Amino acid sequence: MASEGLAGALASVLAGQGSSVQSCDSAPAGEPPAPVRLRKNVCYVVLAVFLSEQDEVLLIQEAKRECRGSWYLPAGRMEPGETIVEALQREVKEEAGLHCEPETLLSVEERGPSWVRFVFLARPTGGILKTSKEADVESLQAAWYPRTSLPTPLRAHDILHLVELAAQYRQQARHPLILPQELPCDLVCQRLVATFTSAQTVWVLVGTVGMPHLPVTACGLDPMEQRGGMKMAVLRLLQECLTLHHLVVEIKGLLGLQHLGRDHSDGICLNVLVTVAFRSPGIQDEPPKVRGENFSWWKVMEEDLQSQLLQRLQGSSVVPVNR
Ligand SMILES: CC(C)=CCC/C(C)=C/CC/C(C)=C/CC/C(C)=C/COP(=O)(O)OP(=O)(O)O
Ligand SMILES: [Mg+2]
Repeated sequence: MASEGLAGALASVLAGQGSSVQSCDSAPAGEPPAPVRLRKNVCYVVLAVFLSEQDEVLLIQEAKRECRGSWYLPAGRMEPGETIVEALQREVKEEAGLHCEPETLLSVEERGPSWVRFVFLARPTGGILKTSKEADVESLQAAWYPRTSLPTPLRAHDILHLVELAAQYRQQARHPLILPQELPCDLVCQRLVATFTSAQTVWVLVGTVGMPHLPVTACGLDPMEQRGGMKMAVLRLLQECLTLHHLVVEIKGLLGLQHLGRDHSDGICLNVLVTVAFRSPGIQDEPPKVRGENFSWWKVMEEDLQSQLLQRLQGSSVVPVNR
């Protein structure tokens, strides 16, 4: 029964869906983390990459004093009460004049859990491209440019990497289409699909307090967790049950993203694929010993789940984080 529940939860996360967060298995020491609130203790940014069939990129010319006249991808801060997709559509409309639909999440970048940017590949669905006649506080105009010949000055060069990521995705999609799932969450947290692989067998770490479940780690908003970035919360949870000094932990990327944005539910849950391996070479058939009672390894016996996991691991078929 427990294994059936776990198999369902894992299947749902692998399908990019996930489920609401009931409780956290690891949290920073001290006070429980305060609920996150946009504009108060977190800032989320959305950004869209549009690539036309002619290999052109949609850029906007910034109107803000500090970067006026420079070019950038349509992007901006999310407002309270919006879903991630609504924020993306609003920013694209305000800055470029176009209606759009996101195709897939392309990348998530963070500078600590309080600053998170969601990067989408998107397609226009209507509207009229903003010209310099419609210049306002949101932007001066929008225009399509050949991908290999972008205008200058750019507001920042970080977009070159994002445009490249979009072009690569168009050429060969490394991961399935992934869109945010509208599920409430009070914190910035991560649900781990932490795997240990030997030959063709995969084990997944599970939380055992209550019904067995994929473990969730809460990110703190204090200065130490800010500096450490979101990887710190992953390592904290693993540190609580494994002896890390003889292990190599790699965060492969995202299988999904959960957020609601309504009813003061401004938290996010990133469903993250993680690998745990022994540092020393040699064949280790069994996963590393778990300390304490709160976690254990689950050997994935369901053939379909096992092959999905192996395929996602071998192909790095995940949305990159901070890359
Ligand atoms: C925000 C995160 C996690 C990463 C930023 C990645 C970097 C370093 C970008 C280069 C520098 C840069 C352009 C920083 C601006 C980040 C920011 C606050 C964007 C908000 O978008 P705006 O376009 O300024 O907001 P509005 O459109 O809402 O005015
Ligand atoms: Mg902007």
